Amino acid sequence: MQQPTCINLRKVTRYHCGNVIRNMIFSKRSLFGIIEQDEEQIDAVFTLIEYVYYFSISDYLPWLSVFDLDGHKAIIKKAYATATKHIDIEVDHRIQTWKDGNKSLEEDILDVLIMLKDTNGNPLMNVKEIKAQVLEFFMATVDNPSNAVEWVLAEMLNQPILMQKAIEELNIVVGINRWVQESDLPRLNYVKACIKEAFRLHPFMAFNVPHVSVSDTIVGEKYFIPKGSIVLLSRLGLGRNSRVWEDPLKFKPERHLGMEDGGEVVLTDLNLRLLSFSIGRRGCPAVKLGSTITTMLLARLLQGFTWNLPPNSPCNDLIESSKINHFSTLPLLAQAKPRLAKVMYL
Ligand code: HEM
Repeated sequence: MQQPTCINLRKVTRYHCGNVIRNMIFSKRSLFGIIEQDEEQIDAVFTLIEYVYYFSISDYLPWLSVFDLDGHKAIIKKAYATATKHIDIEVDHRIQTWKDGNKSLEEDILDVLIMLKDTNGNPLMNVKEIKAQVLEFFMATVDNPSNAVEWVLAEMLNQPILMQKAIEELNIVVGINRWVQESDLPRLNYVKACIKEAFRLHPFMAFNVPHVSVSDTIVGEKYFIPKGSIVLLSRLGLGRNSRVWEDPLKFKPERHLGMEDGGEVVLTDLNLRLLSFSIGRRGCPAVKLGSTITTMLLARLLQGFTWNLPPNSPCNDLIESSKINHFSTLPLLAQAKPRLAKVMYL
């Protein structure tokens, strides 16, 4: 009998998210046609994301930046070159295609960005801005969904009853003769509750992206925030707050069921008891897209495969990294066995 394959779920989830956003922007899942290079690009995007959050002395004393005392500049430069190399080639090529009149239909995000016009009918964004926007889309798409799905599966492998409940829901809503579709998502409330619980307990980063206040502000009638302050919102501080959440350190998806009007679970929390997509002017503009990418990924992994821990691992060490992000230190490894008929995977 064939042994189940052991899968590195961190790689699978990260590279899948890369493929999704590549497809949406460029209408192709691979920029290189070589898997290793696509993966290298996504690894470089993750390095860039990580360094958004690192403390650097030159953020406070900019004249020190030439010395690159902490070595961050060199690392970021290298990662930036890898992350953008093929993005830049694709963007240049597509702009030329439009200029040459070889394209007349907007078919993906890149076409839309190129064709955006200001009120005078001139291009809204220059080439540099389009390239920067494309990179931002990559950075915004790959981190939260992949991290949440890896953590949900890790928690499920330690508490198989949770996986069983999610699979029962998938069996009822979707069945086993077709793949889960986006139109099923409103009814996959348990699956979404698992993701929301991962956002609460295991956010991708401890803090949101740093912001600077542009004017003196008073928050909650008693906290004065002077202009120019660096403001960090603690995702952990909210998500694990025992005054807000009962049993805050326990992974308990049920706590999110039946909380919203109409009973449909959504991954945001408008009452800000957890920070998934944040809120306000700098909140995520892609709540629907981010929710869809994350839920589809988890639902398909659960629908398509039976997951088990590799032999000799009685449970996962859900060890959080002592580094800046909150991944478990080691990538999640699990054995996958197809659970649908062979024909479904062709
Ligand atoms: C589960 C998936 C996602 C989560 C949890 C998420 C979460 C967030 C959060 C918390 C912020 C605010 C960061 C801050 O404090 O400045 C943000 C900003 C942003 N997100 Fe998302 N995001 C997700 C997916 C996406 C996707 C798929 C896109 C687009 C392709 C996207 C585009 C953006 C952009 C452009 C911003 C910056 C908004 C601004 O500063 O004006 N996000 N996201």
